[in-house]
Amino acid sequence: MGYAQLVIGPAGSGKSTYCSSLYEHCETIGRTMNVVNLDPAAEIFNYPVAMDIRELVSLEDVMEELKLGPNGALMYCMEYLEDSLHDWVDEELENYRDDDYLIFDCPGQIELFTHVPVLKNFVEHLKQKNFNVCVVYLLDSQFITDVTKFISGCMSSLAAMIQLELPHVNILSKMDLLQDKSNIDDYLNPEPRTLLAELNKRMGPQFAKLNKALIEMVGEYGMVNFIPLNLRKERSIQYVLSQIDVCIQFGEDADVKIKDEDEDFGDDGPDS
Ligand SMILES: Nc1nc2c(ncn2[C@@H]2O[C@H](COP(=O)(O)OP(=O)(O)OP(=O)(O)O)[C@@H](O)[C@H]2O)c(=O)[nH]1
Repeated sequence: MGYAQLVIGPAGSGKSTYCSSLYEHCETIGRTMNVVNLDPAAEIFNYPVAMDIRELVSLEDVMEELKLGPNGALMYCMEYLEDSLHDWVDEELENYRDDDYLIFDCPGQIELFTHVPVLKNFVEHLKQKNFNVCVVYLLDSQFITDVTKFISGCMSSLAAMIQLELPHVNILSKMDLLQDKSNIDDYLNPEPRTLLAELNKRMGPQFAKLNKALIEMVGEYGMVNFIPLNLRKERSIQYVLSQIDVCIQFGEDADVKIKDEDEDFGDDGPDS
């Protein structure tokens, strides 16, 4: 059994930084992580790249040869990846076997995890290869400074949950940049009534019904809860990793230890 995280989220939400920080954290604690680059446009890496889509296809080449713009070329690259599941991907995965842990750093184009089936087929393939996979969805903490942005972030996370049908961990990234943490709890475990009141304040009365329906959906799914992540705090990284480990059932023996660690957080919470 292998283990994998599919790291997704809007452009600039901090996916690559999360991957490199997690890699460094694991180095420190003596755990092996293998970070895979699935972004054909990526150029600079702060982690050793275990598998790199650019060895298969690069955005620059596609744009030049097929005369496509950056978005069209990205979709072409990702579909090329999908067509290569049984050759290039399988050959690369041959290097990883039982108990290996892969983190897939994905591109930020939201269509990839909302309606285009490429990532869905990619994770299905990983599952067939005996990987336990979970989605790690990153949302920039700046989104919670504005309720409308927060709801739109929730909706795109929900779309990914529905499309990918995988265990799903939502993370509020860049917590070190959040100045005012006073109303953070309203967003980490959203109380539907508070969110609705905020939303109604921001939008005209003609949107009241729509707002209600949106908030009911967020509440009904109950899954759109976020874990704050402050990469400047090892403790915060450790907590996020332990939650993901539980999600993908990483290490039977580790289970007991993780539970102990959770209890240790007490009122202090995982972050801030
Ligand atoms: N202060 C702070 N900055 C961060 C953090 N995470 C990411 N950043 C910054 O946010 C910017 C975007 O981060 P990336 O990790 O490249 O984001 P990404 O989601 O991989 O971006 P795309 O690949 O373009 O979708 C960079 O300038 C990072 O240095 C964080 O936790 N704290």
